[in-house]
Amino acid sequence: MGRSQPNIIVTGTPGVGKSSHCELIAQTTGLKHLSINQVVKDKGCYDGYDDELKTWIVDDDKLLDEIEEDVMKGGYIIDWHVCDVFPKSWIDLVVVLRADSTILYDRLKSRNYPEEKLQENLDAEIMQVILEEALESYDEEIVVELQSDNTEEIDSNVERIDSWLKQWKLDHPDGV
Ligand SMILES: Nc1ncnc2c1ncn2[C@@H]1O[C@H](COP(=O)(O)OP(=O)(O)OP(=O)(O)O)[C@@H](O)[C@H]1O
Repeated sequence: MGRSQPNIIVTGTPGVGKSSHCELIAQTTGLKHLSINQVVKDKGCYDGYDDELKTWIVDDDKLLDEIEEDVMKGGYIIDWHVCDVFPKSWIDLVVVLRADSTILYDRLKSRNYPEEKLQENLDAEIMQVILEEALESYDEEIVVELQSDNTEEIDSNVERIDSWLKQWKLDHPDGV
């Protein structure tokens, strides 16, 4: 079965603004926001809970089984801090959001993250772990790095993604 609409991953370190972007992208484009954290919780796609890091230990196979039928139809914005588990054939664009480390620190601090988790996430952002994962997992041409330090950047990023989507539709009148 082909897709008449593309699938987009919006990824990045926790707190970079994935949900904020996805909500606005969904409103602007009509694509559907798929919050993977929500799916994991609602459908029980986990092996347990890491008490120290206060996070679910996700069962990737179960997660992929759960979303495959929908995502294969196209038109999804996949919102998750992990990007390297989705098959290449599902994905048309990977947006890696980035944030300045002092700004990210303040965002995570205001969420009352435990110090260890906060530091781990800040290190990951500084070391651009998720960008590297995206570049290792998908063709370089479909990976886009966008800055998310302020609300003006959210607006311009969403505009850019909307333009990309319009072009994708022109380039693929019969889908993929
Ligand atoms: N570009 C931005 N400008 C201003 N505030 C932002 C921006 N991006 C995120 N924020 C704020 O930072 C907080 C975290 O944003 P958001 O929940 O969208 O991040 P996230 O990447 O989805 O996080 P998580 O991976 O933990 O779900 C929110 O309070 C949001 O309003």
